[in-house]
Amino acid sequence: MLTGSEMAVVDANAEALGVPRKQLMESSGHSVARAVRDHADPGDEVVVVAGRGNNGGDALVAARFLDEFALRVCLLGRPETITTDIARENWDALQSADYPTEQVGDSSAFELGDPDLAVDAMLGTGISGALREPAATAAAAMNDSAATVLSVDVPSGLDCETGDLAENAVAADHVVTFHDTKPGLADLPASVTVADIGIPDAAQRFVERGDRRRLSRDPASHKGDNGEVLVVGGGPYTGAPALAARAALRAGADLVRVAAPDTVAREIQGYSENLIVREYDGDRLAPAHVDWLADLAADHDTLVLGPGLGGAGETLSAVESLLARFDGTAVVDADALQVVPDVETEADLVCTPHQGELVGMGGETSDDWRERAELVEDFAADIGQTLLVKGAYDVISDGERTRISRTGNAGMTVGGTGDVLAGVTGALACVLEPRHAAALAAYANGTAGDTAVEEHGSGLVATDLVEAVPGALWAE
Ligand SMILES: NC(=O)C1=CN([C@@H]2O[C@H](COP(=O)(O)OP(=O)(O)OC[C@H]3O[C@@H](n4cnc5c(N)ncnc54)[C@H](O)[C@@H]3O)[C@@H](O)[C@H]2O)[C@@H](O)CC1
Ligand SMILES: [K+]
Repeated sequence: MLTGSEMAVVDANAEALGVPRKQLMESSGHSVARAVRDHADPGDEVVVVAGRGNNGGDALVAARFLDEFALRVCLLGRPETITTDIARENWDALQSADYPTEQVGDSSAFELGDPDLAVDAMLGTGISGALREPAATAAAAMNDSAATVLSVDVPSGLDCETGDLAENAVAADHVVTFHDTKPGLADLPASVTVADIGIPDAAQRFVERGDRRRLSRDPASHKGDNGEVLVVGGGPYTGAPALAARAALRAGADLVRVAAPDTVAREIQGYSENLIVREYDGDRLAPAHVDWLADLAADHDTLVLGPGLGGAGETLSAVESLLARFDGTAVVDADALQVVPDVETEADLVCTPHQGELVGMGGETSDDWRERAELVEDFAADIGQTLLVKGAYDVISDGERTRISRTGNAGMTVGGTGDVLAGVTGALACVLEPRHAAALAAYANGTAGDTAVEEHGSGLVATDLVEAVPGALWAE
């Protein structure tokens, strides 16, 4: 089942894979026409009521397949205000080919007539809330008429995020929906057909550009609304926590703090004035620091745990106690991964091992990415956490749903790129579900690497990735 916004991601991914939306609209329109033929006889009067979005566009395509009926096509609104080029091109085609089209300026101009079948293509997955005019009047006319009502994708007035049906929604007899069913369709007193419109499985399996649509920033948001990340790292190493923290800022987090031993805190701060560094006594993380860290962590949206911490026994037992007291989302990387299989925690973990670390955690891997995907899914289910297993093909799984990210290149085997990935994941997990954050982070980190390799070839370094993260997430 796919919500309207999930459908938009899949649709954009299909486009990224070379199947443009206009082609999908052609398939959709064809399947609408087939459904019309299932419910009407040649010569019957069929009225197509099209809105100005792509839902309307599907029905404008369908009209070209309906020559055997007495057809009328009503557009709700002026053709200049059709919202997409592809829908407008299909409207123009009907004009050129002399189809019987009408434009409805406002609700008083709408006449349904007495058709045998009405096609409701007013609004689809792009809407929420009750129907506005003139769609409201047209819906009431369809509901009052004796016509069979066939809705395109969803009955107009179904909220495709929540599945709620507006009070003034179209009461459909039949629905032909595309690619997958949508929330709310199962509860309707209508027959629902799911039409395959040629979206490749890859549009859902692979993380592609369309996944970036999950990121939206509220223009009215305040400092902190877009995420506060705490990186717990450093001690034996200083670069790793700084890379993770800088990457988190570049991935859109509002505030990023690094908690580090006082022996290295100044050095970490020295890498960037954008970071806030909080220090604790000593030269590495130890159980004595956990009380203080647990309080600090509770004030953050996500925790990035591991970069540069080292694998000393007392550090790992501190990591374990910290996770036991944390109930937000924590990205766990590097040496800290070792504690994951045994830890008792309320937190949602996103673990970012490479294949060697995965095996160290007790998981299995394979050279074949399809097989690896299955093994990672099983292991994620075993530990009840989200895994992002790094490789030429990154595998992301929450134990039930598994995605693959194919971006990146061999230049990225340089040190520090994993810290960048952990930081990006931490930032995205402030605003997205863990599995979506991990998938998009893998995509963005790899894309940043692909940008960096263009300029620097195999001489790329992790800081090049940090600079390229914004382009990977937001550039056109
Ligand atoms: N996602 C996909 O893969 C595909 C989608 N297609 C079609 O595209 C549709 C989605 O198209 P769009 O995103 O253009 O959106 P819609 O066609 O669902 O409608 C969007 C328009 O409705 C207006 N609107 C929003 N809320 C309203 C309300 N409460 N009352 C009245 N008007 C309102 C908006 O201003 C917008 O112009 C799908 O339902 C499907 O029919 C197909 O073309 C094929 C592929
Ligand atoms: K519709």
